Amino acid sequence: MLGQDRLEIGGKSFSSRFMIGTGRYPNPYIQQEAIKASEAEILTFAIRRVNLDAPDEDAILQHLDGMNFTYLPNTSGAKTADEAVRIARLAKASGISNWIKVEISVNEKTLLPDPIETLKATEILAKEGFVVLPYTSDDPVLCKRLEEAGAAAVMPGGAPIGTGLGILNPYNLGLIVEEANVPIIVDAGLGSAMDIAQAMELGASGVLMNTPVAKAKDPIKMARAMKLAIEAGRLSYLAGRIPKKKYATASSKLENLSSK
Ligand SMILES: CC(=O)[C@@H](O)[C@H](O)COP(=O)(O)O
Repeated sequence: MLGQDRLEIGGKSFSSRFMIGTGRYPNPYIQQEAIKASEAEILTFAIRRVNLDAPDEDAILQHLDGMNFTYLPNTSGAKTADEAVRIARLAKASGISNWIKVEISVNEKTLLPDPIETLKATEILAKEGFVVLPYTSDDPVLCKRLEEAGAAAVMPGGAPIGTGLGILNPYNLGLIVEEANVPIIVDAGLGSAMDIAQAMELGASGVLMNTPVAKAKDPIKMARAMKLAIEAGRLSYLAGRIPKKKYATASSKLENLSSK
């Protein structure tokens, strides 16, 4: 039923709307099985964790060999636009990907994205032909500016990375989706299948997550739960929910009950 409903980004078409992170799993076996269970087609990882001299032999990517992914390397660890641009160019030059998740944070406590540096880096990298997916705060104006700067998709955070707090500002996320002409991917801070379904019901085109899967008691089961939540939320969004009302409406007609 969802077969024709595909996610299009940067000239590629995906049947899955799940982007999954590769870090923080208990071991490589569970990482691999969880990623398989997620049926994600887009994989993200920090470039600073990859051996750029021999990306094919890298420990993170090696045991995922044979699985057909689009790689979305990220610039985590960058504190400025210049650093993010340099990291992205290195990843491209080493043949990993010309897709890049711009992730720039200065504040170690919140890891919240720096909006000004993120916009700068997005502008530069989009002009250089990268497929740029910036991780950003959930500000509708900024998300629009990133789209105008050439982002192939925009990725507002639900909450700070790794917190599992869910979508802190559903109102903003609704506005962002309403205004967008590129896919909106909710990235970071999600905790459970409920958060994922909510993001999709608000009209997000997809979800990126790492911690809620990797740190779950059973990451493989959780990866499957998240996949199903994405599909359920997407179907619910497409089907159109009923409007909320203050008072009851009977499910069957009551008019003639008193005369019988
Ligand atoms: C792996 C990655 O890209 C993370 O930085 C991302 O933002 C996911 O956040 P969570 O770990 O909260 O899912």
